[in-house]
Amino acid sequence: MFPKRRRQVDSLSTDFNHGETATIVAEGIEMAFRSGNQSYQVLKGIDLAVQSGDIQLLMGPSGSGKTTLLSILAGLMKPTVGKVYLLGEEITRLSQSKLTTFRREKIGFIFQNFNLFPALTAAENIEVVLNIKGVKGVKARSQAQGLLEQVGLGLQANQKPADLSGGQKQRVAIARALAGHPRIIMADEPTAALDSQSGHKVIELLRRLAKEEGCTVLMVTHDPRIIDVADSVIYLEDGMIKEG
Ligand SMILES: Nc1ncnc2c1ncn2[C@@H]1O[C@H](COP(=O)(O)OP(=O)(O)OP(=O)(O)O)[C@@H](O)[C@H]1O
Repeated sequence: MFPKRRRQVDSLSTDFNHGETATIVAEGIEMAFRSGNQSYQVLKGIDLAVQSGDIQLLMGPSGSGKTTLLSILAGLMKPTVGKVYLLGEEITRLSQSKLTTFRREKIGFIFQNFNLFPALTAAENIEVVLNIKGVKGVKARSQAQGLLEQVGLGLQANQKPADLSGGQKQRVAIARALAGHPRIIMADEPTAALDSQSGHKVIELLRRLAKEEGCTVLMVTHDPRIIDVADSVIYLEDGMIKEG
């Protein structure tokens, strides 16, 4: 069904000095949620590797565990069992504060519902993130403007989210995710709320980021159009990677 190749964890090394350059590696990920005295196993042993500069899709039916897996790979949630390496660092071993710093420096996030601050302009939405990353004042302003130009929104810098279309809002969110040059972009259904034309622009932008900027993009999606630009697709079913 999915013509893309799928790489398995046994074909790589997490050692960045030896050939393979997997940016994201997961080994034996299991996740169980507790409800009262019941335990519900959402992920049942996930191994995967995403190479540097690749666009990797996570697809599968609703409830199959895609968002849970993305959250674990992004270090937003600790797995019950298993290890996650990002850029060679085992993030499942990091303290909360080191993990927060790591995420801030290395990962840009894009969500389905944009998550922009409604009271701030497009440029200010990006400046806030740059400020957190230590870039302030005029420098932050000019970087925010540059990022907006990169996503084709140079003229919308002073507009607030309410004055932007869905596609424009998502491009602001992408510009914000790029603030500080993260090596990894994690996106959860970035085109789900967009019409077909805006969705296309966002997909093209993500493709360009991966291929021209060398970002590694991991994306949960139901959008079949994105398969065309993906390097690899993992299909989850009932908490497991569906085989061939
Ligand atoms: N914090 C949580 N506590 C308890 N159960 C959870 C929690 N988060 C997710 N789940 C359950 O885990 C299962 C997988 O959820 P998840 O959101 O990862 O699936 P998904 O494949 O992303 O689904 P969708 O495509 O609908 O977004 C679901 O049954 C969900 O109810």
